[in-house]
Amino acid sequence: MTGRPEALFPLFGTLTRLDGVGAKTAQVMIDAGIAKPADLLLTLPVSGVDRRRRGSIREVIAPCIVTVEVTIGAHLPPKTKGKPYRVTVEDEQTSFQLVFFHARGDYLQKLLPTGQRRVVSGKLELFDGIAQIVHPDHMLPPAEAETIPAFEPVYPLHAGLTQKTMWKATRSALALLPDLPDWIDPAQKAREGWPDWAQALHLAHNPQSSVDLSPHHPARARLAYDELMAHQITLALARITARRAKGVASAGDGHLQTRVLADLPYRPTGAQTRAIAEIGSDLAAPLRMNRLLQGDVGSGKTLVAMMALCQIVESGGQGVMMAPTEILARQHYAGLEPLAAAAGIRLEVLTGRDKGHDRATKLAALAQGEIQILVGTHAVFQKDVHFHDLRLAVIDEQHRFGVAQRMELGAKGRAVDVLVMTATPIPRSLALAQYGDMDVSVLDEKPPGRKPVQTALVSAARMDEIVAKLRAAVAEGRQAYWVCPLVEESEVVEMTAAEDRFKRLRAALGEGVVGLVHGQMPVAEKDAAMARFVSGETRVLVATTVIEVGVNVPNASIMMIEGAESFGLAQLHQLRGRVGRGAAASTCLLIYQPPLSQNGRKRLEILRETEDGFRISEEDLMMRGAGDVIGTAQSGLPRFRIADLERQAGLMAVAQSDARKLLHDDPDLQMPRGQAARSLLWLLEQDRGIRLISIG
Ligand SMILES: Nc1ncnc2c1ncn2[C@@H]1O[C@H](COP(=O)(O)OP(=O)(O)OP(=O)(O)O)[C@@H](O)[C@H]1O
Repeated sequence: MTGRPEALFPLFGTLTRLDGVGAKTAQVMIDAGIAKPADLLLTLPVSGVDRRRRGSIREVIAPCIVTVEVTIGAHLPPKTKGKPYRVTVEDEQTSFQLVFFHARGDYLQKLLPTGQRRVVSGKLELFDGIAQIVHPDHMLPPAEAETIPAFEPVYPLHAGLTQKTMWKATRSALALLPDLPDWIDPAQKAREGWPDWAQALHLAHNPQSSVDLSPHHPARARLAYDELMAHQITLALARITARRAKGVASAGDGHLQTRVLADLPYRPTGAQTRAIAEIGSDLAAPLRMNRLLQGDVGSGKTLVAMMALCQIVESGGQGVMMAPTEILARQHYAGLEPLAAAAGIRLEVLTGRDKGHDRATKLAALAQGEIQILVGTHAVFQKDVHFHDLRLAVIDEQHRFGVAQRMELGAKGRAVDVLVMTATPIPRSLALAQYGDMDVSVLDEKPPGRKPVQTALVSAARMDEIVAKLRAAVAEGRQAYWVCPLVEESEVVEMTAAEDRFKRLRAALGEGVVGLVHGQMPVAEKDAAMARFVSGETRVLVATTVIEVGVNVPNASIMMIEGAESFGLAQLHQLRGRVGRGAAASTCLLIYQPPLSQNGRKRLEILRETEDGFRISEEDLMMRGAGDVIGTAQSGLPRFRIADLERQAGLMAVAQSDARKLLHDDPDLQMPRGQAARSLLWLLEQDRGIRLISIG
């Protein structure tokens, strides 16, 4: 049932069966990620060349691609070595030259016999006042020139491949296309005016003008939708599989939650209350929860997590909260501790630092069920850590976990409810791509009374002034972060810059006033430097972006970001979110290295205009592209071949609801449309999804 449908076999065959593809070319294609005819078909042209036939080169303005029929004139071999071979040709109105470097005369004589007619196409240029085409792309007798398309698609190229090879191979791959039943809902297809799948591929590979290359062209939109749909079906299958696993319902009776709420010096926001209710009903259901809590910086995720943990404890279960770093684990612990105390819950922290007797005692208490909530790093999931009755795992900042890893976690089958928290607001289309297998709760409202952070742009050329202001602020008892420029390629360079800035600020502000943390430091040293800043011993903390995520020092009210132009907007927003948490008015200084491009200035100004993380991330996506917004490599965000998450953002949401509906009506993909969807999964290599069907 889960084998690959026979109709698809030709598309999964070897590349060498395609025109113009020998063993060598096939290997080059494989190295470029094109392993089979299907991959070739999914590699769409990125642009096109106008090769409409002209009467004369006079009809165009050089430099530009031109296609004309000519009569071959005189051959002019090079007089001195190193000069090119020239062939004079004549079109309807004028003459020009074809130019060849390192060419053999006898070969060219044969190819372009004087007096014969040829259709030539290539880039026309003026050189010393003479019109010429260097190495034309096409030179064919008029009878064969029909093969030159009026608009020639241009494929993304890898070393060793030529447009001609790609063109020819793609044509013969198109000839292999089977006629498949459609996986798209017929009503939707009709509404959008989308062609059939095979027809869409034909159209996409044979654009007639640049309009046909637009992501909004029906053929392209359909193919993008197919890709998103395949991905969403896999996510939906993962969601179903993950949810199936739980047995215990943890309804709770609310008595611990009431104690926590009664002890709060504030009232939960509407968004917090909503999220708490959504999570609460998931926990109370017998299906496993797989939910994302998305909340902007400082939106109060800790309370929401605590309320969920309380509900679990009320039902007699245990909960765990996991953070990516030691610092953050301890900080979560510090944040949860007063709430747990109010409820009378026993909360402990466990990290890699716990060793020997302490660790053994904690593990024993955990296994007994005496510790009700455990906070820690990934150490909490080590082999020797046994819970008495673990029911909820709260995982903070899981950007570094992709869908695949989450699915593996699910497959391992600890039937615990999972709540993933992220402080990075990401645009909806990206959230769907990355977390489409999860349900989502959003904290889109900040606690009242937060003072806006004054944000300003200033040139690094005014460094002396900046440092003088910082000195004055420190004298007033304020604390400041100083974030050093982001150097993507090298943590070492980044560290050197941070050390350098540290020394300069220390010289300017005095011994003992400035601290330093960076990613290359041993954990203990980093923790110690953080602790000195938290306690107020040091007033200025020079840091690389290690502080980006989650650090909470209420007294810090100044954020200096050096090389602000090197950061993503969402990242700057996160960094700025580190201040503005206390009573004092806060400042964020975005220090840029002049000259700042117009676009660069526009980006940074968005931060000055708004503190709404979602708006900032949408703008960021528009300006930079999906991969950059969250860093594709570590994000687990799938790489789409056709779909463009910026320009086709709307399709993602439709694909998700369509995929969920398809599986709701036909969970095992048995019905005709479901069967068709299996082909889609095969075609788009969502084999993971296919395996999940077989589990079901
Ligand atoms: N409803 C509320 N009203 C007032 N203050 C609140 C409210 N909810 C939370 N807070 C306070 O806001 C601060 C930030 O909350 P919390 O640390 O939970 O934010 P967060 O969402 O985890 O943000 P980040 O990801 O930036 O750490 C805390 O000091 C918390 O006590």
